[in-house]
Amino acid sequence: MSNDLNLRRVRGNNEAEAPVQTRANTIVKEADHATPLELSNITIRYGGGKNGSDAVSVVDGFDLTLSAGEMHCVAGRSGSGKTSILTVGAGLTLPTSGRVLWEGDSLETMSDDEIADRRRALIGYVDQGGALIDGMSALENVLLPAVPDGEVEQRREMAKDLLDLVGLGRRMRHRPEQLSGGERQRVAIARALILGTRVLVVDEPTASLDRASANRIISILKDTTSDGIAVLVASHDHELVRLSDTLTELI
Ligand SMILES: Nc1ncnc2c1ncn2[C@@H]1O[C@H](COP(=O)(O)OP(=O)(O)OP(=O)(O)O)[C@@H](O)[C@H]1O
Repeated sequence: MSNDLNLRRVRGNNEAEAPVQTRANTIVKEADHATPLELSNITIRYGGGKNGSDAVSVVDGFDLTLSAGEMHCVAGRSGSGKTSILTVGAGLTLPTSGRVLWEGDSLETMSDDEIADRRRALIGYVDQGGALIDGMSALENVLLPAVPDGEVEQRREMAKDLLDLVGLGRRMRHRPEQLSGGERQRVAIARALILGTRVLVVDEPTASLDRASANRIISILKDTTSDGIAVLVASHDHELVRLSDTLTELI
């Protein structure tokens, strides 16, 4: 399978660079790197190992240079490889071949521990459905990534700011079962931003939401880009596709 066969660059980012703005009430830092995430000639194949399963070629020759403050959408039918690209970009899985660069540094040169450390500092990942921990409040869920470094108290005000940012400032004591699907998704986005994320990777954030809730999520993602955060999102939501700065359609 060639690059041309399995993906189509539908829209590029040819517009003049917009200035990065930083809102005072959020925790984000100024962009450290102009292109925090780059994927170069990525190939992803599954199977074909000793268990006798047939090899499946999912992605071939995928390239992406994601700039600070840009929202890139990976669109395409179910099974076309959207999640696979997101997990590779987030360093959660390794590509079969090709290079992943975080702030210019190749993951090939990093140990597993280094990848984990760099990921925590750089990338927030929201998986499909944005799973939260039941029995914990929205605020506790947002603070979870700060637990391993003992930074919960340090980050508490930031967590409240982030819940305000996603419109849930008055729901921070609510537990996931007391929130709607769209509200849970917003908590998951706030949680992904708590460590000062530069790249927000979000898988199908509007799937199974009504139009109004979906639009709210989209405007939150757009807001984060105006803070200089780069957003990589997988979706076939036409509104998200329309409002993304750049788009790749997997076919
Ligand atoms: N770990 C794995 N082992 C084998 N095959 C896999 C694995 N992960 C994904 N696949 C296959 O790779 C293809 C792409 O999967 P992926 O989840 O990336 O697609 P997607 O575009 O995100 O789909 P959806 O929109 O349904 O979430 C699918 O055919 C899937 O079955």
